[in-house]
Amino acid sequence: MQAEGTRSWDVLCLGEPLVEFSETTPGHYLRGFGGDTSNVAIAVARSGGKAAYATRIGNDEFGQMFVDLWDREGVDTSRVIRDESAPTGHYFVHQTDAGHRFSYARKGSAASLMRPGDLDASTIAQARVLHISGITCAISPSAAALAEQAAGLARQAGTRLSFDLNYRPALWSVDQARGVALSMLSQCDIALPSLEEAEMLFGLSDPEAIIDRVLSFGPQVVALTMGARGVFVATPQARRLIAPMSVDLVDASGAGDTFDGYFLSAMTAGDDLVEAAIRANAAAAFSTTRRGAVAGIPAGSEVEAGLRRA
Ligand SMILES: Nc1ncnc2c1ncn2[C@@H]1O[C@H](COP(=O)(O)OP(=O)(O)OP(=O)(O)O)[C@@H](O)[C@H]1O
Ligand SMILES: O=C(O)C(=O)C[C@H](O)[C@H](O)CO
Repeated sequence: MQAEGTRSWDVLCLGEPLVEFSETTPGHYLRGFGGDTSNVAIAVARSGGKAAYATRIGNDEFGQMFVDLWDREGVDTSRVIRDESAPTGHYFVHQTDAGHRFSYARKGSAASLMRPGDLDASTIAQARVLHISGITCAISPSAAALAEQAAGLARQAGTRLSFDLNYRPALWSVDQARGVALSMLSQCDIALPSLEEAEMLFGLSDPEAIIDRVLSFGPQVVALTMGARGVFVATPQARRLIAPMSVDLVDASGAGDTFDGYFLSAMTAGDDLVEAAIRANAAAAFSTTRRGAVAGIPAGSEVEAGLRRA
């Protein structure tokens, strides 16, 4: 097993990056970047941690934009495969009275061609944490098989597995998602469910009861994100509700990813659970004050300044 001190990255994320077109005024879109696991990698890097990303992207302009973005952000791209046979995906995001809504153009994307073997044991052993989402598993059977293989390799390598379901109804049914979620919850060390997803999976709405249920699958750390109600963090020994920061909401897309990235980064830096959650809760709140998944992710210095003011 790789010694902790010799691991190259704090967090290795696996999934699909998507170019984002966010509607500003009717018919006008701002180009940005999204893709939940890529957002997490960028949040780790902005918070001061070492991040790497694993995916397939097309040999196209959108793929190149991502490589340039990750390079600018300091995210290691040595595990990004350029795939000649398919394009990089994109999506449109519209703000509605019920929150943000995604329309995807990702079917047959390069990332959906990810398959077992794309990540080997020695790559996974270089990371302290491997972060996978339900979206990684939903985009294709071969990507789901890779995620399952990577989770097994992480266990062997002593790399902690982090899982956020990020349920997206456009990608799969609740029953399909439940099967993957329950399997990943029983393998992961850090579970990052949202209140809405936990209600959908378990039919529970009381945060304490949800925490009990999620812990029963075996993770050592649970962070239940609750949108404008803040976050509930727990281990088998302790639990704490972190109140939300008060912010002027513009666009909540990517708030959960910002939380995940800041939380994982702080945990791997040795912060205790509550410190990590307070910092991540603040970062996620600040991310909602700007439009765009990646554009909203605050810099570490902004989070520190905000926490000092609070
Ligand atoms: N309106 C808000 N005010 C303050 N903090 C917020 C608000 N919305 C979100 N947050 C912060 O962001 C975190 C994540 O939000 P949420 O629970 O909506 O995540 P999510 O559903 O996983 O999001 P997504 O998958 O869309 O990125 C919350 O736990 C909280 O810390
Ligand atoms: O929904 C997806 O598949 C995305 O990854 C797009 C967004 O960036 C993501 O949902 C924000 O969490």
